[in-house]
Amino acid sequence: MSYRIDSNGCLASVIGEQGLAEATYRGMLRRAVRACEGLARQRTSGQMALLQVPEWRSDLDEIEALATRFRESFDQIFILGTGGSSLGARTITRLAGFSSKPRLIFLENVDPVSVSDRLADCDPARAGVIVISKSGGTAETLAQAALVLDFFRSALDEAALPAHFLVLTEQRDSALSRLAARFSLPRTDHVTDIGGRFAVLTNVGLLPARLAGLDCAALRAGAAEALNRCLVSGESDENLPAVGAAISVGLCQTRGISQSIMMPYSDRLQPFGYWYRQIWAESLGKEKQGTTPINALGTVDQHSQLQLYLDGPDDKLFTFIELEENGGGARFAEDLTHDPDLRYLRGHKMGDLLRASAQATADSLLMAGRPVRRLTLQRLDEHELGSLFMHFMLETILAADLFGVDPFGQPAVETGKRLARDYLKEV
Ligand SMILES: O=P(O)(O)OC[C@H]1O[C@H](O)[C@H](O)[C@@H](O)[C@@H]1O
Repeated sequence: MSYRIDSNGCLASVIGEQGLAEATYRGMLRRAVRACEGLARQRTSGQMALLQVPEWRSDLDEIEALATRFRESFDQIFILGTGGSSLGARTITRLAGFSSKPRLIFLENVDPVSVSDRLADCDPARAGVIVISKSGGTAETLAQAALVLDFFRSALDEAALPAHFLVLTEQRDSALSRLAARFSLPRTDHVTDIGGRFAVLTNVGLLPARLAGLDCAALRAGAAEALNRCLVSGESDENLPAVGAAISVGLCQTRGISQSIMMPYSDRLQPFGYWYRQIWAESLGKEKQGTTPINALGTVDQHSQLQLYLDGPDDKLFTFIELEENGGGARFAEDLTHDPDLRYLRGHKMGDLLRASAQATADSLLMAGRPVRRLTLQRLDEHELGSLFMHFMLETILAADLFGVDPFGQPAVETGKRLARDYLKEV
């Protein structure tokens, strides 16, 4: 197993009164482990599809065939969707860097300016479109689909649309299903019994991953490893998702730590913070429970947020994600480090500064008595990212158990969605 987490910086024995008391931590951990035992039973009985996904292989052939067709036919591929239908895929595909071919363009918002800018830059003959929505009823995704479909219809023959579009949605009647049927657009199914924000390891995340040329089996293998370790580790500190849930909920309930800052020190993991924000917020923010997830990026946000983190309200848990490979990169040219105020860079690489900055920031927070945990990945690849996704899905589900809320569903969001539709009807 390659990722590890040092959570000692969350304990009262290390940081003082804002840390978690050992007895509280152990009590919470015991409860989280009981919840793990429940998950193990659900995995054995096949009751929770999410826990089976890491072992799935039979769907990979279809993903491969769809991805190959799109990769061979197009230079640009638009991926339409929002929330769980976009954030996981955006996170995974960032692994392939910014210049992967074909170019993947995620349309998440309904800002007319960005949508028309994106379309102005597109040759429809060389572009494909994948519309993703679990429910098939999200207004933003439907609006994007309508606009993009109209654009392609005007530029190409309507009969050409099925060759350019693919719809990924649940197999049931919905506005998106009907749109697909009307234009004979090919479709593939969104798994029914896995919630959108937990679907990153299904075709929702893996089809875009293959479009970016990434290894889907490795993503699942990493997830399987994290899951297995969680389910067999019992009360040991090696049960990282249980430890994480115990610390987050324990700090919230006994120390008033109501915000959770997720701060990767890696540009490639920046979208991960957005994926985490959704899963933590929508799964736990119920019945007045939960903590507020906030994403940040090291080192960039040290220069905009750190004053608050160190000296503002003492209500935050910090999770740093660091890569062992962070010490890499280009070495600074010797003659450019002669200035006395730059001598500290002499002989070093760019990654040394990244690593030293993470260490220094974590130490400053600890010295200020702020709870910090440090997650380290040996390297950043599909396997490690798969583990990271599974870790935080499990940590979220276990935290929900400790908070006493149901991690699945987002009942409160539905009111706003309904109101938005009503307001449009009135215009
Ligand atoms: O995939 P969809 O059904 O289009 O849903 C996309 C998103 O819509 C909502 O607003 C929900 O709060 C999210 O949990 C969901 O991921």
